Amino acid sequence: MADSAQAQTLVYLVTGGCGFLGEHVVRMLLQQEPRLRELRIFDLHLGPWLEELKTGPVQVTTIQGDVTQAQEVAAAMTGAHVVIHTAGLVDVFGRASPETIHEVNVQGTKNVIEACVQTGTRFLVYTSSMEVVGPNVKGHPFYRGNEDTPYEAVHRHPYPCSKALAEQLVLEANGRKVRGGLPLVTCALRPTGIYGEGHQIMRDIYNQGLRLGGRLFRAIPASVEHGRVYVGNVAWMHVLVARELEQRAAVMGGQVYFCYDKSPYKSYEDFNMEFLGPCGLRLVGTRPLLPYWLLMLLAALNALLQWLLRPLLLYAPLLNPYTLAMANTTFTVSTNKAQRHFGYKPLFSWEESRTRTIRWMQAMDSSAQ
Ligand SMILES: NC(=O)C1=CN([C@@H]2O[C@H](COP(=O)(O)OP(=O)(O)OC[C@H]3O[C@@H](n4cnc5c(N)ncnc54)[C@H](O)[C@@H]3O)[C@@H](O)[C@H]2O)C=CC1
Ligand SMILES: CC(C)[C@@H](O)CC[C@@H](C)[C@H]1CC[C@H]2[C@@H]3[C@H](O)CC4=CC(=O)CC[C@]4(C)[C@H]3CC[C@]12C
Repeated sequence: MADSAQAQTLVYLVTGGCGFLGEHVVRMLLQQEPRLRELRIFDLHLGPWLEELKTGPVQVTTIQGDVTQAQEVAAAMTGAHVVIHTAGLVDVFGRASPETIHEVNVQGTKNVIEACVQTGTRFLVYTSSMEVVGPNVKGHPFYRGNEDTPYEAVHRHPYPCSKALAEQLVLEANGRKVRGGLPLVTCALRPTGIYGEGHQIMRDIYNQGLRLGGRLFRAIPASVEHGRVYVGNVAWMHVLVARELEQRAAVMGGQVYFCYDKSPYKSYEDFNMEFLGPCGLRLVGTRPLLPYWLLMLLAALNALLQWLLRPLLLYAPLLNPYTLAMANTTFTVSTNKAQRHFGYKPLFSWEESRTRTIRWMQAMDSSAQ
């Protein structure tokens, strides 16, 4: 818990505070923000773990709400100094309709911005995504790029389109006058593929490997690099940005920052094996076992099956045309903009990030048995 030496005066609102990233942001705030008086956790689905947070010196207020409902957002925002907006529909598997993705990710973000203006909340940190940049529909690689690297950010999938539009709205809102006449200060953080304790996709891939007798079959060339970042470091960057935004408004306001740490550049599959290997899984093949055209055919068949079965059941496998293209396109960042602008350094080393993730997976495995 935070040191109580400093005056506890601030009220923070975290939307999506029960999600994979949101939970880490909530816990990091309680540990690292000594000025916190009240922490409001706003989410569509509240988790049972929240109760344990209510025993500390910080007032933890849980709010079951929907960011698509403007009045619910405004009510939760009233009196807050800072809002960290992580709530979103993270769907590249066809589970939700394009309309729903847009409603949550874009309209929800509009509601957060308008609630800031209406209630006088001055500091907004938005969880954007690498996908705002790429990989683009043309499959152009983004190799060790930064926030200023030229890149043709062209998207068709509902998820990246919604994240790009939401980010634009957040950045454009920087400087708007909020209730009381002072300017709104906004900032957007762009994580690459987040991993760590609570990562549902990692769980799904692990369970897929167990079903295949402890084996996973390589589908992506090892040479395709995919940027990854540890969830604890992403949470830490959110906390740091929220803390520095007032003092460094002129530098940070309206800016975007990639989230990064020392996680190695590897293919998506090889990176996952850093955690799945110690849990007993094996990646078969030093190069893809199937030709890319066959993988594309299988991905297209999955998409067709999803469409045919939709009236009966939700069929949403990991492999679809979008995820195959994503995994098969190099996208890595190399930047120090966050360090230059607000002194960010990863809180967790690669070794710590790896160890914590492995321990989580092993605990998950033993509890499942
Ligand atoms: N997981 C990843 O690799 C990356 C995630 N991001 C972004 O980080 C943010 C968090 O993502 P994750 O934690 O991975 O997803 P998640 O699905 O685990 O968490 C999202 C949270 O938002 C909540 N939520 C969804 N719709 C809501 C609504 N209408 N009203 C209120 N709450 C709602 C969910 O209940 C959930 O708790 C998202 O904005 C996502 O776009 C960005 C880059 C990478
Ligand atoms: C089936 C195989 C081809 C397998 O390798 C597919 C992996 C696939 C599920 C992931 C590959 C790349 C991931 C995405 C990437 O990390 C960027 C993301 C950013 C976000 O904002 C949300 C998550 C994601 C879209 C992430 C989702 C999983 C992958 C597509």
